[in-house]
Amino acid sequence: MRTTYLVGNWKMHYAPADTRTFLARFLSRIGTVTAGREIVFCPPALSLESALEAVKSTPVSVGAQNVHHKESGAYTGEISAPMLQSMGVKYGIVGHSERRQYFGESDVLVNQKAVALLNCDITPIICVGETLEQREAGEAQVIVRQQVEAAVAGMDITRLIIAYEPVWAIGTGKTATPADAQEVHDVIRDTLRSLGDSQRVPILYGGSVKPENIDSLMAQPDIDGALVGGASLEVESFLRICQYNAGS
Ligand SMILES: O=C[C@H](O)COP(=O)(O)O
Repeated sequence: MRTTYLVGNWKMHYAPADTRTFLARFLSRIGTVTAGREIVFCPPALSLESALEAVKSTPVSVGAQNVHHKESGAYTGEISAPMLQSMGVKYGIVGHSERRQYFGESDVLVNQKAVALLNCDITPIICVGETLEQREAGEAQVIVRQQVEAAVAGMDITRLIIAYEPVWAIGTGKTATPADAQEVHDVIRDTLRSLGDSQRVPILYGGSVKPENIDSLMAQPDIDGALVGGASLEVESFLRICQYNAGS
């Protein structure tokens, strides 16, 4: 039985004061929904401390959206894994398509960042996913397989979380159908099989996850949670996502 993860990636939204307000409202409403479900917020680096303070003594966790692969040094503007660890951050997103697309991050760098996190006992959430052109060319599965193999090279896969985010579904309102997502999740699990106990690796889906589609996505056997952008910015919608009912 794998843990289920509901991860909110706030991207470049919510400064510390907004973070405190949001989390106070969210936590006052969350009730017992967290049983068996790990809820994680990934705010901008500037708001990590406020988020950590807000979730203290609650079952909710905090993750970073990015990390530098070196431990320290002259890297202006960057934040290292040991710094995140010292704050109490438990998760770190790496390889998000926006980092790959806008900041030129390669598969090799994604692997180095994930290693840096693991060295500090922070769980990497490694993102993979094909573009629209790649999907239309019938290359989705090959691309995702390559990204996974490169990202996890040399690692203990049982310490990782993988997130499948088709680039064409991110922030577009277009969601992969549950069956399409399941098909790629199955490919990811198959790719991991030769590297260790792949049944233990949580594989999340991301890309226009909303209250309206979470139940059908979570009903798929290899979808172990969601990485949520836009819908995690509103208390009500993210609460509903966390309260998903995979049986419906
Ligand atoms: O990290 C989250 C994903 O990029 C999904 O974003 P979205 O839910 O706004 O489509």
